[in-house]
Amino acid sequence: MTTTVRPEALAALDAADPLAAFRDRFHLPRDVVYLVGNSLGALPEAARARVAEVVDREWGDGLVGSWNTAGWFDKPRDVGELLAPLIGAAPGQVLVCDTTSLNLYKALFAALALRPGREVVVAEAHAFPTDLYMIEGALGTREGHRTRLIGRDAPDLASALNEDVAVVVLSHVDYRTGALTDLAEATRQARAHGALVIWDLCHSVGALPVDLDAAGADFAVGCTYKYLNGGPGSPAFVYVARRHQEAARQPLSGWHGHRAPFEFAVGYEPAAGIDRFRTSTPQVLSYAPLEASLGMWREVDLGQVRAKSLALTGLFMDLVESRLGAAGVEVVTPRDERRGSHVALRHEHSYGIVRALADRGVLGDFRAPDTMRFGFAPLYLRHLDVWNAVAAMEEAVATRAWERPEYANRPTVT
Ligand SMILES: Cc1ncc(COP(=O)(O)O)c(C=O)c1O
Ligand SMILES: Nc1c(O)cccc1C(=O)C[C@H](N)C(=O)O
Repeated sequence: MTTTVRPEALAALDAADPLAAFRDRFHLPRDVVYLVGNSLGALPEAARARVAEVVDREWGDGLVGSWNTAGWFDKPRDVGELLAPLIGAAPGQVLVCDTTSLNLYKALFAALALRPGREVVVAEAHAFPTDLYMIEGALGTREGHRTRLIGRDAPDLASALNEDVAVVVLSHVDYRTGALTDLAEATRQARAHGALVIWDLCHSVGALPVDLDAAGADFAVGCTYKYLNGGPGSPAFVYVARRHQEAARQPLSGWHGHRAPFEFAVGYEPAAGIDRFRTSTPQVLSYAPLEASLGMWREVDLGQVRAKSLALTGLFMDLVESRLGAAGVEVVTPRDERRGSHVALRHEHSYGIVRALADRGVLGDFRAPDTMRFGFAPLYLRHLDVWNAVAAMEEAVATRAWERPEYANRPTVT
């Protein structure tokens, strides 16, 4: 079937796409097919004006008064409320602040304290490494606590759960393969054993509907610079289910998480509710592009995002298999619907292929040792982009473009 795909048919799909109009709301360099929105989302046009407003009017004219008049102090909470519907969270449970790594650390400490007498943290061997590193750092300070790894040649979640497990840290979408874990089912399994779950939503927020409240989730963290287009280094989010908030204590007890920061009292007393997960001064300028993007996301139907994401990733996998399978390009991402919005391919010359594609205007990325990743952000990509990307890959592979000597040098960030 896939070999009969014609570009004219794909153009017709693009013309009928209910999300098509969003593409014009992004700045996309001419002649570039941008397939790295799963790492750094594209620039929403509205972000420029919002950045200028924050710099010129709020900072330039408003000066220090903007902490009150422009709502700077309340950014973590207010932007958290803008993001909350995208992860199925009722108000009062999401903050946008700090980074994913820091929020994971805070959530982990809080969760461990909610499960005294249990000493095991279950984590995935294939998690994004910062999650494992932060767990290692956090557990290093606690006698007796240890990590039990699951997945990749280790037991799965069900067989790793028992009465010793305090916390389970899971990625909703695997950063490497794009595999999607059933959030509701894994949460249910962990809760049945009395464990708490911390979800890393970095690769699912903005890529598919997420429903934390409905799943009875405990904690979640994630970044906003991928599918949410918040810009490089935009602040991350943390979700704490309301039922845990009163008892939850996080370790980074900075003054913005204090009950009354401007009383300048000597002892730390946590703020009520989710605000106790704040640490210190919000990175005000970094919220600006994210606010503009989240304003746009309020108009987006996540069901349409999911449908288009499955269509684009499915088309890409079909075309790669039919046109490049024989040349040794292997699709790693699950073919059924248990996938997020990026596709991973394997080839012995993956790095060179990614570099050669970039020289042909198709941007993807490489993850050692041999994986190429291509992210399909449904708000600004078209079916025809998929076609063009595969055509460029066919040409690069047919000409063994990876043999160019300049591709032997790798930059620091891949
Ligand atoms: C799954 C996952 N978790 C965490 C991170 C890192 O978070 P940060 O560097 O923003 O703390 C990333 C991406 O960098 C990621 O893909
Ligand atoms: N956060 C990143 C960074 O600080 C530098 C370069 C890339 C990133 C990324 O976001 C990579 C991404 N999380 C990944 O899945 O590989």
